[in-house]
Amino acid sequence: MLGVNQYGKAETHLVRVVRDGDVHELRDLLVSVALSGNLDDVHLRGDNSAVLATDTQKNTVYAFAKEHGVGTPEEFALLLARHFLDGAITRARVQVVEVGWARLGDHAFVQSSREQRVATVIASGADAWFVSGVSELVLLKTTDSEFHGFPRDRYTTLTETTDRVLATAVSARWRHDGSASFEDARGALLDTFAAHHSLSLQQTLYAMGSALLSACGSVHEVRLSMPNKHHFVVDLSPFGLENPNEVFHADDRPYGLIEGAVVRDGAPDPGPVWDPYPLV
Ligand SMILES: O=c1[nH]c(=O)c2[nH]c(=O)[nH]c2[nH]1
Repeated sequence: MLGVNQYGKAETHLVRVVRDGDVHELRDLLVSVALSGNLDDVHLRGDNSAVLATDTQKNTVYAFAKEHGVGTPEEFALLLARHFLDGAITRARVQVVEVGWARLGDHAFVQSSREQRVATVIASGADAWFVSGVSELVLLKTTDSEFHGFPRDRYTTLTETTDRVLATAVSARWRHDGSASFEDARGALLDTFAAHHSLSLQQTLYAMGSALLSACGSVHEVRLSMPNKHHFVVDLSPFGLENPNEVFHADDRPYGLIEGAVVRDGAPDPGPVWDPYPLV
């Protein structure tokens, strides 16, 4: 028999320009739609009468950007998700991934960061679930990071350190009731990474997640995925040079991958957000 299924247009790449004379605003979004409901007939009998074509979904994304503007990613996702709830479709999931462009002039921009803002909204009946987050938020600190006290066995070569470079590319997802301030949540992650004296990336992850929950009362849970982007001190002794933590080899792989969730006491069940809600 037919099991769970969903369908929709993924990664519609929408660029919206808002013009105020010569001064323009730019938004750059990838919008992914996933619809589910009573879709047995299309799968089992080839009856398309309940299938809103993914091509129509794409057109709706572009048309809504013109008619309503984009607003916050969460607002745009909710608007679209509610629109797609119709007839056989009982659940609509819309994910918006935004990259930021920094202004170079009145109508010129530079994409200065890989960072993405991510908003996922699921609408079903009158209910809505929100998961907001960031990906590729690249952070580095040049001190205030230690790693020691770990067990040693015959395969251990890592030296203990009380002063190392700590670097990561944060992916974070927090579930909330739709009212959490993105700026407050992101700010809590950044401030804590900068201020926290780290004994491990795991400890820093927990501190960042806890700070986000403290900063945003409506967030029930935050999930973090943080690669440890290793920076190794280069041995310059063959050249008669000392290297007191000044020259590093930044290795891209393999990397430690530190992942975890911080959950508020008494947080409600996550409902359907678990399904589109991977750790990474
Ligand atoms: O913060 C760290 N956590 C680890 O689990 C680990 N493992 C490792 O080799 N280096 C590090 N650093």
